[in-house]
Amino acid sequence: MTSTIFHGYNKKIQGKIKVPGDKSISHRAVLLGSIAEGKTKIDGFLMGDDCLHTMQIMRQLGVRIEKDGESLIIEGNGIDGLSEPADVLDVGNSGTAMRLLIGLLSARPFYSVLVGDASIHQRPMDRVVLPLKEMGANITGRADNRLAPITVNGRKLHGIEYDSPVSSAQVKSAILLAGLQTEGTTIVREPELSRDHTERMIRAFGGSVTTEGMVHTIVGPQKLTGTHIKVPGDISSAAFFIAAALITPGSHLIIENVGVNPTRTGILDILQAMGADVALENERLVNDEPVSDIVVRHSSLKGAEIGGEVIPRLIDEIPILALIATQAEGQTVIRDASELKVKETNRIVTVVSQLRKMGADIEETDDGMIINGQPGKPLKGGNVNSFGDHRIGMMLAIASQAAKEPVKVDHAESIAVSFPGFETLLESVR
Ligand SMILES: O=C(O)C1=C[C@@H](OP(=O)(O)O)[C@@H](O)[C@H](O)C1
Ligand SMILES: C=C(OP(=O)(O)O)C(=O)O
Repeated sequence: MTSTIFHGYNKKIQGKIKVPGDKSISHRAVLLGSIAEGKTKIDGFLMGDDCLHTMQIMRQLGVRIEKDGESLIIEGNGIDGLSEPADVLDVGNSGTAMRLLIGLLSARPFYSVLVGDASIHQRPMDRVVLPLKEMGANITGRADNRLAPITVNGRKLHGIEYDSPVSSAQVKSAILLAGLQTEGTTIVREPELSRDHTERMIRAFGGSVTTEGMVHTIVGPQKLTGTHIKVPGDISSAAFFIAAALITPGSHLIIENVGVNPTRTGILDILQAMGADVALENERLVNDEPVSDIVVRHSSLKGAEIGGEVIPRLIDEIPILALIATQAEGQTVIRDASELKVKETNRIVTVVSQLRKMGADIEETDDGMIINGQPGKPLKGGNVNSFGDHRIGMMLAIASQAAKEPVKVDHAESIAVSFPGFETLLESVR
């Protein structure tokens, strides 16, 4: 275990930075590049632990993937170019890798076993196993096929119409990746719109998915063609730096080249409602994905009500939003966020317990949390724990901006799951 000490009380945040590539887009780029025909070049690929696991797995499935300077080059041989792996496929800490790969492999004519770390082996896989079984897939797992290790005996599937009970891009994407390989029409309906990177990227590779409202339709089988993907910076990573600047007097930060797909920018909508001085500049489209620079200045904030359709658009930003809310005037209520219980940790429990340890007025609810902000009152430093959850680790590191004493974060090594270089970048703007 690595413990890291963060000490930044009131150190203003200044400068112009870039954050590493978007994790969701990087996973999809390497998956789709691997099943496309011809060469795919990926610039800005996130070299974080999660995406490196996906890349390694595609190599185990027989795909040639090489680093060329800052780029990844994939020599795709089409979907039939994948071959049975000689060993188990290890997704590490990545739910996205596990769930998208179950979908992709369920229609491949070979046997694979997917494993991960202790956290992954506790996270629900039935949400993808059930719809894929409806498509005819042969998938087994621990605990009545709910948990990993998961075994996939790939075979020919048939299209389905599926009403997903959760707004999950991982569920939607697993079904679309199976549907892409399946004769006929596959339809997924979700309660609220989740991130749509899979749909956009299938189109960037020359394929077709249509979306009307919350209904996504794919007609298979489809062939994809290699392309050039430029991965923008990850807004979920940028959020930690936006938070640091917002809560620290005198701060002014520019974050260049961040993905601002509307299915991901719930954090910006809520921050603006809280009174934050956050603006987008230089907006453009890259591979059908909106990209922008983000300019943020220290702001006096007020509490907000956060729930409903915005939740899937900011699900990974709730830990850092909770910290921001401790520094805002009044009450912040987060509801409809039960999905937090099945992330790398139960993020309702870990956020509330660790921020409370630092002196925040925060309590758990059934589907979220309530925070009574105490702007002007410093948090307490001391020893806190990420419990191996990268987003909790980074939230606690940023909390050191508002804590008088140093903050020692246990299991800080988990930060590399999504944000290699986080500590160095933070030092560079303090
Ligand atoms: O599809 C993706 O890339 C992701 C979808 C979200 O999970 P769910 O699909 O479980 O909501 C998100 O929390 C995760 O970090 C990445
Ligand atoms: C939940 C996350 O990722 P995953 O589901 O891919 O493990 C995350 O990055 O916050």
